[in-house]
Amino acid sequence: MDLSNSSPVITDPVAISQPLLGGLPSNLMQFSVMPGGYSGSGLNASVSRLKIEEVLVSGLLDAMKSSSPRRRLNLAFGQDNSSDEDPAYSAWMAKCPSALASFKQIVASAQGKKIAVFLDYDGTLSPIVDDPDKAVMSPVMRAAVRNVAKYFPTAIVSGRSRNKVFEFVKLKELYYAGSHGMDIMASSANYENNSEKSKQANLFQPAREFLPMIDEVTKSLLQVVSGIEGATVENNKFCVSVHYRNVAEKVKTVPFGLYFFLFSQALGKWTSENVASCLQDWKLVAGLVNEVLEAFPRLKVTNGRMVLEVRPVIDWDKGKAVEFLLKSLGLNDSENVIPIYIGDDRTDEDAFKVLRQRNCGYGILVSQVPKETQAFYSLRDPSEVMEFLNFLVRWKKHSM
Ligand SMILES: O=P(O)(O)OC[C@H]1O[C@H](O[C@H]2O[C@H](CO)[C@@H](O)[C@H](O)[C@H]2O)[C@H](O)[C@@H](O)[C@@H]1O
Repeated sequence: MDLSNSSPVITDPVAISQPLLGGLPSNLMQFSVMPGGYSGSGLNASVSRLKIEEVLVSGLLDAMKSSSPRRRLNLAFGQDNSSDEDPAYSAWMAKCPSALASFKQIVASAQGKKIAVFLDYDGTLSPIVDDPDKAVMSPVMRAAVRNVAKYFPTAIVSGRSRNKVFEFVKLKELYYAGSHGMDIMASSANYENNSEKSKQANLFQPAREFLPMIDEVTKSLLQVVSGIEGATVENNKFCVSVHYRNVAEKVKTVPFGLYFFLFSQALGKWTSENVASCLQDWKLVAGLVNEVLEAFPRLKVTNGRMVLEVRPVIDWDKGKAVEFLLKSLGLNDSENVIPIYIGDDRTDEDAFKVLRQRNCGYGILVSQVPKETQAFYSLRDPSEVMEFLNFLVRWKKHSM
């Protein structure tokens, strides 16, 4: 299948006028931020730039806090098991039931139809760990995914770069969409020894023109967060992650050098009070990322699991990637194809939403805490994801 002539969905002019707002709570979405200044329907035009910066930083900070619940870990899968006794979790489960407990209903609706499986990577196939480079997939999980792919078309849809997620998963028989769906290899045959030309023909990269900009912003982000202990930057090809999992939420003692660095950076823009209030590390990360993005109006920031994700403002996300893959793999017949998408992150909500809107298939959210979601079902952690995948394979074998 030659994808080279597919028209890439590029710049969305409406979205372009709203950089930096992706991760903000909805009450802040009324404000639009323009490259050369600020305007907003809900804001008095005379309000100072400084005030709005404070709003942006604290909005991003709130999003960072709310998306980062700290929970106990269990040894097997790096997840906690405390939700059993939590009444709020039980109430949420009534709305978003376990996909394991509901397995019979799920497969009953798939009788005589084709199931397609879409899997997020981090937090879904591998446990969340402190070091993103160590988020390996266990051999048993790999075997489960390999088996699923024997019976159902299976794709990985990840925020990681496509190459990096392939290095973790290592299964040539799957389809891969990296960079939150902005880098799609729609033919599994391309992980074999095929020519560069045929690989290119099967690639779909709607944000290709942003590559130089992503490299540039990566350099700036690396520079600004280098003074913050624990903060790291990961270039995911068409997007960049700024990790704050290992950053203290609040600074306990402030090294004079850091204070001086901040003050000199902010001189002329922020007052010493603002600098002092920024001496909370998470707030500092949010503030510095926002600062950097001022020079990149065609990039926006969204918030994942203790990560700020900087990406092009284009009308493309994991949901669009799922639609694209269904179409290009000949699975677009919503009467006869049941897509199942399993993911744990806010970016996976775009895919859950698409399945809801198509009124076909199921989103399954992996979560140990109640979350607002467009998913139909839930699983608690990667160990349950593996169990669900094994159930699917067993059911398919028996029904053949
Ligand atoms: O779409 P995904 O495959 O879920 O990728 C989303 C981000 O995942 C990774 O970060 C997350 O997992 C890390 C390893 O467990 C963890 O340390 C980090 O706090 C999480 O946010 C990845 O490193 C990011 O680049 C992805 O954007």
